Amino acid sequence: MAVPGWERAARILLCAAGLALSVYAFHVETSKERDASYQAMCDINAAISCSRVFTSRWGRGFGLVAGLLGLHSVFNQPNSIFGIAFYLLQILLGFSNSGLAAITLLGSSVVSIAGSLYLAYILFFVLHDFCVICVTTYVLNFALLFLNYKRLGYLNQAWQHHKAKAKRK
Ligand SMILES: C/C(=C\C[C@@]12O[C@]1(C)C(=O)c1ccccc1C2=O)CCC[C@H](C)CCC[C@H](C)CCCC(C)C
Repeated sequence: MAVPGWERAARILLCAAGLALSVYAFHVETSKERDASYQAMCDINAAISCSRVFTSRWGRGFGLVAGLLGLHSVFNQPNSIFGIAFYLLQILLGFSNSGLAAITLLGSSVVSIAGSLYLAYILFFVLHDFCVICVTTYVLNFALLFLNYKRLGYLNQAWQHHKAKAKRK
């Protein structure tokens, strides 16, 4: 086994948490859009409000898709949809031992870090808000980056081992 068991367990836990938070964010955003008086659990006060963040212009397509591809583009989805796709990809490819899967995992993870830094900037410096769900997903994304970086090392080790064994024969 090239990838240790704790890596798989940690990946499933992190992605399950990410999926749950993304599904919840999607629920809050759509509920608030339907009914402005909807009170979300993560709306603590005016400065700690998640629904204000999710329904802001940066809550869909990262606030970028509408300008690039148009308001009605199929890619102009709530950010939480991108989160769901990302965590599903991280779980599914996590079961593979292939090098290509490991590179795809690390690549998409680096993109998610860029997304997290951008969203954190919008959250703190543009919206002046503190969204507990958002900040938790940034932490999960950094933890996933660590796992995906470690994974390349494990696969490389297994490959070196395999080569050394083939040479001895
Ligand atoms: C719930 C979540 C992030 C929270 C939040 O996005 C929310 C909901 C939002 O509305 C928002 C508004 C304004 C400022 C900050 C925020 C956020 O903080 C999950 C995304 C996680 C991550 C940033 C996903 C990045 C995915 C990449 C684009 C890679 C995709 C690769 C694959 C799909 C192939």
